[in-house]
Amino acid sequence: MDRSDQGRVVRIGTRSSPMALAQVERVRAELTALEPDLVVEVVPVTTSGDRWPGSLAALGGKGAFTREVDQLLLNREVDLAVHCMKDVPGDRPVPAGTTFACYLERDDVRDALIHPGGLTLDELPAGTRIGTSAVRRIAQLARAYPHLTTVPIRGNANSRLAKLEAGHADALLLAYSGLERIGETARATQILGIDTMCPPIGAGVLGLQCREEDTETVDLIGRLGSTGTWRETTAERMMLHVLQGHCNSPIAGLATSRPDGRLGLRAMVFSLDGKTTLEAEETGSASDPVLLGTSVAVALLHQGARELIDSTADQG
Ligand SMILES: NCc1[nH]cc(CCC(=O)O)c1CC(=O)O
Repeated sequence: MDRSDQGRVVRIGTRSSPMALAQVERVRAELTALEPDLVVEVVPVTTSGDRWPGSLAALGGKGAFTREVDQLLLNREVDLAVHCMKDVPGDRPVPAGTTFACYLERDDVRDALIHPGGLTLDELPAGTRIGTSAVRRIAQLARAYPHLTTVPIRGNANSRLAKLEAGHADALLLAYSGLERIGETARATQILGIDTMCPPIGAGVLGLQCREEDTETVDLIGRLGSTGTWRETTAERMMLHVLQGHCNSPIAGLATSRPDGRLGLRAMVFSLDGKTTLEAEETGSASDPVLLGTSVAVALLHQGARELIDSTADQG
């Protein structure tokens, strides 16, 4: 971490989308609340995932949204990278020498329906085209609303809203937390319950990644973050790691910090057509989220999750 005559300087690497830049402003606010003299510099980068209009699988998966930001960190061009944890691959380790030093307090984990006519999912007529490329959303829509159609749509949330207006789809599914970050919650016509649309692993969680040897930055951002979110994200990501879920895996799951102090984890694996759903739900000690994530993954594997995940690898 550098210093200027005003004080310590923290350089933050991020994607350059409006949502990502809004996320960094939250980090800036939380850091300067800790250290008012801290100078925060933002280094935006457009990732291959932002540029590529096609399927993420062709780019090697979700790493397409994180690779270039990670490189800024590894090149020591930034001190800190901010990632949406739902975009951080679960089937490969974080780049050697880096660590997620904290997860900020979790935002809303639910998906929202955006329909210009204000209809809910139950009211949409057969054949309505819902814009999403997320296999998790496609599978759950096929399961509960087989009369609705999905059409692929890529790009950041703002560009998807523009594509909706341009008629590329009749409705959209977007993360409500994403709409909150870009100030577009008024566009949501329905917030879907987690029983209708189970969230992705790491939904609503912002992870702050830095170089392990940069103990000054590790210590600083370690003062942010939420223990509950760390436990929930750790359980979810361990489950994803054991399943070796890839970007095209129709895997959903949510860990919850329960009132009794224990940690709950519910996870699902779907066939793309939604006709097969595997589900496991367990509770465990909040002090051992790794064990809980592993146990739920094993329960899913016993139900045939490996074969189901591998069968979807080249679809979607
Ligand atoms: N790559 C899509 C993506 N990655 C992170 C978010 C924001 C929501 C979150 O942080 O979970 C979104 C938008 C969406 O899914 O609608």
